[in-house]
Amino acid sequence: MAKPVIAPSILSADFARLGEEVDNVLAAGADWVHFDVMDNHYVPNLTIGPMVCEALRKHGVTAPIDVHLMIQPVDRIIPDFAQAGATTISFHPEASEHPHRTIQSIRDAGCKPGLVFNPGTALNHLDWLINEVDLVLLMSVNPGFGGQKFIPATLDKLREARKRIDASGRDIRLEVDGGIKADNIGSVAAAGADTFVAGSAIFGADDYGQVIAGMREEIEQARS
Ligand SMILES: O=C(CO)[C@H](O)[C@H](O)COP(=O)(O)O
Repeated sequence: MAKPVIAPSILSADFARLGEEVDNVLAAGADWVHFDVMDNHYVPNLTIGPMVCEALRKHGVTAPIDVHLMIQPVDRIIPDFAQAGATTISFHPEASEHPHRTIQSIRDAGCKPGLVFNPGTALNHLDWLINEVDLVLLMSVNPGFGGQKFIPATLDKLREARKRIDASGRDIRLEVDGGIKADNIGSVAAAGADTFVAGSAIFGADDYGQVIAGMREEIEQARS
Protein backbone atom coordinates (compact mmCIF):
# COMPACT_ATOMS: atom_id res chain seq x y z
CA MET A 1 0.00 0.00 0.00
CA ALA A 2 1.33 3.46 -0.91
CA LYS A 3 2.59 5.78 1.80
CA PRO A 4 -0.37 7.73 3.22
CA VAL A 5 -0.63 11.33 2.13
CA ILE A 6 -2.46 13.96 4.18
CA ALA A 7 -3.57 16.92 2.09
CA PRO A 8 -5.18 19.75 4.08
CA SER A 9 -7.77 21.65 2.06
CA ILE A 10 -6.97 25.36 2.18
CA LEU A 11 -10.68 26.03 1.68
CA SER A 12 -10.87 26.09 5.48
CA ALA A 13 -7.68 28.14 6.01
CA ASP A 14 -7.65 31.81 6.98
CA PHE A 15 -7.33 33.40 3.52
CA ALA A 16 -6.09 36.67 5.01
CA ARG A 17 -2.98 34.76 6.16
CA LEU A 18 -2.81 32.07 3.50
CA GLY A 19 0.97 31.82 3.10
CA GLU A 20 1.47 31.54 6.83
CA GLU A 21 -1.38 29.01 7.16
CA VAL A 22 0.17 26.80 4.47
CA ASP A 23 3.63 27.08 6.06
CA ASN A 24 2.14 26.12 9.42
CA VAL A 25 0.20 23.12 8.18
CA LEU A 26 3.22 21.78 6.27
CA ALA A 27 5.44 22.29 9.32
CA ALA A 28 2.78 20.38 11.28
CA GLY A 29 3.33 17.31 9.11
CA ALA A 30 1.03 17.67 6.10
CA ASP A 31 2.30 16.18 2.82
CA TRP A 32 0.40 18.05 0.12
CA VAL A 33 -1.61 21.27 -0.18
CA HIS A 34 -5.15 20.61 -1.46
CA PHE A 35 -6.31 23.55 -3.58
CA ASP A 36 -10.06 23.79 -4.26
CA VAL A 37 -11.08 25.78 -7.33
CA MET A 38 -14.79 26.66 -7.54
CA ASP A 39 -16.51 28.74 -10.23
CA ASN A 40 -20.06 29.48 -9.01
CA HIS A 41 -21.25 27.54 -12.06
CA TYR A 42 -20.27 23.88 -11.74
CA VAL A 43 -20.59 24.30 -7.96
CA PRO A 44 -22.44 27.05 -6.05
CA ASN A 45 -19.36 28.70 -4.56
CA LEU A 46 -16.46 30.82 -5.77
CA THR A 47 -12.87 30.46 -4.58
CA ILE A 48 -9.40 30.86 -5.98
CA GLY A 49 -7.50 30.49 -9.25
CA PRO A 50 -3.98 30.19 -10.70
CA MET A 51 -2.81 33.55 -9.31
CA VAL A 52 -3.17 32.22 -5.77
CA CYS A 53 -1.34 29.01 -6.68
CA GLU A 54 1.49 31.09 -8.14
CA ALA A 55 1.52 33.30 -5.04
CA LEU A 56 1.99 30.22 -2.83
CA ARG A 57 4.93 29.09 -4.99
CA LYS A 58 6.45 32.59 -4.83
CA HIS A 59 5.94 32.53 -1.08
CA GLY A 60 8.23 29.48 -1.01
CA VAL A 61 5.85 26.51 -0.87
CA THR A 62 7.67 23.51 -2.36
CA ALA A 63 5.21 20.76 -1.32
CA PRO A 64 2.97 19.26 -4.03
CA ILE A 65 -0.05 21.44 -4.80
CA ASP A 66 -3.05 19.22 -5.48
CA VAL A 67 -5.47 21.25 -7.60
CA HIS A 68 -9.11 20.13 -7.59
CA LEU A 69 -11.03 21.86 -10.37
CA MET A 70 -14.75 22.23 -9.65
CA ILE A 71 -15.28 24.27 -12.79
CA GLN A 72 -16.95 24.05 -16.19
CA PRO A 73 -15.50 24.39 -18.79
CA VAL A 74 -12.28 22.76 -17.64
CA ASP A 75 -9.71 22.89 -20.42
CA ARG A 76 -8.80 26.53 -20.91
CA ILE A 77 -7.46 27.06 -17.36
CA ILE A 78 -5.12 24.04 -17.38
CA PRO A 79 -2.02 25.75 -18.88
CA ASP A 80 -2.42 28.60 -16.37
CA PHE A 81 -2.44 26.21 -13.42
CA ALA A 82 0.55 24.31 -14.79
CA GLN A 83 2.42 27.59 -15.21
CA ALA A 84 1.38 28.61 -11.69
CA GLY A 85 3.05 25.53 -10.18
CA ALA A 86 0.27 22.94 -9.81
CA THR A 87 1.51 19.37 -9.26
CA THR A 88 -1.67 17.37 -9.83
CA ILE A 89 -4.75 18.69 -11.60
CA SER A 90 -7.97 16.78 -11.07
CA PHE A 91 -11.32 17.45 -12.73
CA HIS A 92 -14.84 16.05 -12.85
CA PRO A 93 -15.22 14.04 -16.09
CA GLU A 94 -18.83 15.15 -16.60
CA ALA A 95 -17.62 18.77 -16.58
CA SER A 96 -15.42 18.14 -19.64
CA GLU A 97 -16.74 17.47 -23.14
CA HIS A 98 -13.70 15.32 -23.88
CA PRO A 99 -12.22 13.91 -20.65
CA HIS A 100 -9.52 11.93 -22.49
CA ARG A 101 -8.32 15.11 -24.19
CA THR A 102 -8.42 17.01 -20.89
CA ILE A 103 -6.24 14.34 -19.28
CA GLN A 104 -3.80 14.56 -22.18
CA SER A 105 -3.58 18.32 -21.90
CA ILE A 106 -2.89 18.10 -18.14
CA ARG A 107 -0.05 15.66 -18.83
CA ASP A 108 1.25 17.68 -21.77
CA ALA A 109 1.37 20.71 -19.46
CA GLY A 110 3.69 18.73 -17.13
CA CYS A 111 1.18 17.93 -14.36
CA LYS A 112 -0.33 14.69 -13.06
CA PRO A 113 -3.94 14.15 -14.12
CA GLY A 114 -6.71 13.03 -11.77
CA LEU A 115 -10.40 12.20 -12.15
CA VAL A 116 -12.94 13.23 -9.49
CA PHE A 117 -16.22 11.46 -8.77
CA ASN A 118 -19.10 13.10 -6.91
CA PRO A 119 -21.11 11.02 -4.43
CA GLY A 120 -23.82 10.48 -7.07
CA THR A 121 -21.46 9.81 -10.00
CA ALA A 122 -20.72 6.23 -11.07
CA LEU A 123 -17.13 5.11 -11.61
CA ASN A 124 -17.85 4.22 -15.27
CA HIS A 125 -15.48 6.87 -16.59
CA LEU A 126 -12.67 4.72 -15.21
CA ASP A 127 -13.55 1.95 -17.70
CA TRP A 128 -11.60 3.66 -20.47
CA LEU A 129 -9.54 6.24 -18.60
CA ILE A 130 -7.92 4.37 -15.71
CA ASN A 131 -4.74 3.80 -17.73
CA GLU A 132 -4.40 7.53 -18.31
CA VAL A 133 -4.63 8.96 -14.78
CA ASP A 134 -2.34 9.21 -11.75
CA LEU A 135 -5.06 9.93 -9.20
CA VAL A 136 -8.69 9.03 -8.54
CA LEU A 137 -10.51 11.32 -6.11
CA LEU A 138 -13.80 10.24 -4.55
CA MET A 139 -15.87 13.05 -3.07
CA SER A 140 -17.42 11.99 0.23
CA VAL A 141 -19.61 15.12 0.29
CA ASN A 142 -21.29 17.02 -2.53
CA PRO A 143 -18.72 19.52 -3.79
CA GLY A 144 -18.90 23.22 -3.05
CA PHE A 145 -18.39 23.69 0.67
CA GLY A 146 -16.15 22.64 3.52
CA GLY A 147 -17.49 21.44 6.84
CA GLN A 148 -20.07 18.94 5.54
CA LYS A 149 -20.82 15.49 6.90
CA PHE A 150 -19.10 12.42 5.44
CA ILE A 151 -21.44 10.29 3.25
CA PRO A 152 -21.05 6.66 4.45
CA ALA A 153 -21.79 5.07 1.03
CA THR A 154 -18.36 6.39 0.01
CA LEU A 155 -16.82 3.40 1.81
CA ASP A 156 -18.30 0.89 -0.68
CA LYS A 157 -17.30 3.14 -3.55
CA LEU A 158 -13.74 3.33 -2.23
CA ARG A 159 -13.58 -0.47 -2.10
CA GLU A 160 -14.78 -0.63 -5.72
CA ALA A 161 -12.27 2.02 -6.82
CA ARG A 162 -9.47 0.22 -4.95
CA LYS A 163 -10.29 -3.03 -6.82
CA ARG A 164 -10.19 -1.23 -10.15
CA ILE A 165 -6.90 0.50 -9.34
CA ASP A 166 -5.26 -2.73 -8.16
CA ALA A 167 -6.52 -4.57 -11.27
CA SER A 168 -4.98 -1.85 -13.47
CA GLY A 169 -1.54 -2.59 -12.02
CA ARG A 170 -0.77 1.12 -12.24
CA ASP A 171 0.55 3.48 -9.58
CA ILE A 172 -2.61 5.53 -9.00
CA ARG A 173 -3.42 7.38 -5.79
CA LEU A 174 -6.90 6.90 -4.33
CA GLU A 175 -7.90 10.12 -2.65
CA VAL A 176 -10.96 10.89 -0.53
CA ASP A 177 -12.32 14.36 0.18
CA GLY A 178 -15.15 15.60 2.38
CA GLY A 179 -15.96 15.31 6.06
CA ILE A 180 -12.71 13.48 6.87
CA LYS A 181 -11.87 13.57 10.59
CA ALA A 182 -9.69 11.55 12.98
CA ASP A 183 -12.72 9.43 13.90
CA ASN A 184 -13.51 8.24 10.34
CA ILE A 185 -10.12 8.34 8.61
CA GLY A 186 -9.38 4.78 9.78
CA SER A 187 -12.46 3.41 8.02
CA VAL A 188 -11.67 5.22 4.77
CA ALA A 189 -8.08 3.92 4.95
CA ALA A 190 -9.40 0.40 5.53
CA ALA A 191 -11.66 0.81 2.48
CA GLY A 192 -8.59 1.52 0.32
CA ALA A 193 -7.90 5.26 0.35
CA ASP A 194 -4.24 6.28 0.54
CA THR A 195 -4.59 10.06 0.15
CA PHE A 196 -6.73 12.03 2.59
CA VAL A 197 -8.06 15.56 2.15
CA ALA A 198 -9.23 17.27 5.32
CA GLY A 199 -10.18 20.92 5.62
CA SER A 200 -12.22 21.92 8.64
CA ALA A 201 -10.86 19.10 10.82
CA ILE A 202 -7.32 20.48 10.46
CA PHE A 203 -7.71 24.23 9.98
CA GLY A 204 -10.47 24.37 12.57
CA ALA A 205 -8.18 22.93 15.25
CA ASP A 206 -5.88 24.87 17.57
CA ASP A 207 -3.01 22.43 17.07
CA TYR A 208 -2.62 21.29 13.44
CA GLY A 209 0.21 18.93 14.33
CA GLN A 210 -1.85 17.10 16.92
CA VAL A 211 -4.72 16.49 14.47
CA ILE A 212 -2.40 15.33 11.68
CA ALA A 213 -0.49 13.00 14.02
CA GLY A 214 -3.80 11.59 15.31
CA MET A 215 -4.95 10.98 11.73
CA ARG A 216 -1.70 9.19 10.90
CA GLU A 217 -2.09 6.92 13.92
CA GLU A 218 -5.63 6.00 12.85
CA ILE A 219 -4.44 5.22 9.31
CA GLU A 220 -1.57 3.05 10.62
CA GLN A 221 -3.95 1.15 12.93
CA ALA A 222 -6.39 0.56 10.09
CA ARG A 223 -3.58 -0.81 7.93
CA SER A 224 -2.07 -3.11 10.58
O1 LIG B 1 -13.67 19.93 -2.08
C1 LIG B 1 -14.16 20.30 -1.04
C2 LIG B 1 -15.56 20.74 -1.03
O2 LIG B 1 -16.03 20.74 -2.33
C3 LIG B 1 -13.32 20.34 0.21
O3 LIG B 1 -12.00 19.96 -0.09
C4 LIG B 1 -13.79 19.42 1.26
O4 LIG B 1 -15.12 19.53 1.55
C5 LIG B 1 -12.88 19.53 2.49
O5 LIG B 1 -13.47 20.14 3.55
P1 LIG B 1 -13.91 19.38 4.88
O6 LIG B 1 -12.78 18.48 5.27
O7 LIG B 1 -14.18 20.49 5.82
O8 LIG B 1 -15.14 18.57 4.50
